[in-house]
Amino acid sequence: FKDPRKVKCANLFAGPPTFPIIGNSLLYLRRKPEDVMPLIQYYFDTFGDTMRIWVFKRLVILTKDPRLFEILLSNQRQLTKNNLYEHLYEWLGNGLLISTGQKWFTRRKIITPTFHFKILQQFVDVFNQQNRVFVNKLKEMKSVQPFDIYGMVTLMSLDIICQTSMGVELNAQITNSEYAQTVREMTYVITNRMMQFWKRPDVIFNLSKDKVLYDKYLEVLHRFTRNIIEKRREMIVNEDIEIPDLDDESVGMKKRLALLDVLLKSTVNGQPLTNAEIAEEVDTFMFEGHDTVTAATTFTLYLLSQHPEAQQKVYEEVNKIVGDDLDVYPTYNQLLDMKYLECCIKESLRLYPPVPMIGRSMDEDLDFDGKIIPATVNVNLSIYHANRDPLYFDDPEEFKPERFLDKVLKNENAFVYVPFSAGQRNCIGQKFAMLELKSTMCNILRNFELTKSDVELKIMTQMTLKSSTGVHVGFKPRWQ
Ligand code: HEM
Repeated sequence: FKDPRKVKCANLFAGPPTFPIIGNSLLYLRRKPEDVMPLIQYYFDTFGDTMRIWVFKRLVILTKDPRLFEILLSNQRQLTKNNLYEHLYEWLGNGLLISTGQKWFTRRKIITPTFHFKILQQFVDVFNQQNRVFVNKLKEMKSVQPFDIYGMVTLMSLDIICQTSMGVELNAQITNSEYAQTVREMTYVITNRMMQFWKRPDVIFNLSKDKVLYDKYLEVLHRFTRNIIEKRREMIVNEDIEIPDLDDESVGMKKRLALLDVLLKSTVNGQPLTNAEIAEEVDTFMFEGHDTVTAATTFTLYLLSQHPEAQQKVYEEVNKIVGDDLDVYPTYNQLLDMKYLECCIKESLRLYPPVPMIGRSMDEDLDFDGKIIPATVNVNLSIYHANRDPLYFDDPEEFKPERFLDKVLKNENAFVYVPFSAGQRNCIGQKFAMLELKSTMCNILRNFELTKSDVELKIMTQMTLKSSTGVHVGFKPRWQ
């Protein structure tokens, strides 16, 4: 039975009509993945910016109201993730994305310095190296016909996160990667389980065909990350690699410092991290660090291919900054200077935020506009829908990078635009991601003009934002 207090509180929020016992559990039944975002938009238009949904006796508050984003994301005591993440637990463990309380706090403290700008500066060499492999592959293809770039970009993002954060060269762009393919299949199975409510309880899921696939995928994903850890341990011993301290003057100047090295070296209360603790962070960063960036890269390339004027402006900007010698690659400071490119990436993250929705479980009661959202209730914050609200963005469906040029956003509330979330649980990799995106766009655009495809995007959520039709872009060599 539903908790009577929650029913009383929920009744103050509008929401779709509920059925006895199951509530709104049929919401996504027989919906195609690409129908979900428009459906939620329809509900927001009908029931307001903050509405309620019942899934059996579980109350979910769904919001796109930046005022509620601000209250939740800036509250120091509101750290706990909700059931959106529960089916990721076996895969990613209790790593930084999912953990809460003291454990999260201690880990965040250990990991934060590995994203210091001194260390990011060193990663630019890796971005350039992997971008070069990507560009060379495109050159070898000798085709200007648009194609779905998702697979190729995934391999590049994977090579980059593995080499920078784990200190291991994967060469996935050359040899392909079972891990990349399996991530795609695993996110599909997990998303299906979330949408088909009857598959959510373990007793039912364990009897389904999906469970067989799930176990197979889990084994592949975990084997891959355990191998990476083993490989790095061996490298440290065999190549006599000295892991510098973070406050070592030479870190960033001469020595690279990988996140994995810091995990291998760290102690909590005098004890080193266990293998399982290290593995959950490696699983978390391998996934978060490549899947999100892949989405952002593909959508930005797509948008620039569809908007030749913006593309030309980016091309002129990067050429002015780096010059036209293609053997010369952008430096850290040059990437920081690419302001118009940054606006294009920000606008792409607005229209197609790679993490379209985040969730919290209320750690305590909250009074919002005179309505109580009780403790333990799940709140889902739709970044995707907030980003397309005409109240805060002129022509919200249009690609207009200039809106980020002079902070001309209509509303002063910083929480209207939070593709990397905000507050203490914001994205730890956001500066890394922005730098990687700039490097990739710069290196591709200097070599190729992006050409338009007629295949339209069909947006869907499969953990991160994707297009069910793929993301099609053409690459016309500039030297022909
Ligand atoms: C464009 C690329 C990216 C986007 C849009 C993005 C977005 C986000 C968002 C919205 C969150 C908050 C999730 C939540 O509250 O549940 C988050 C958290 C996180 N991101 Fe990213 N991310 C990106 C790239 C990266 C990269 C490159 C890394 C790693 C190198 C990374 C690692 C993480 C981690 C570990 C967390 C959890 C942080 C914590 O709770 O303390 N992300 N990201």
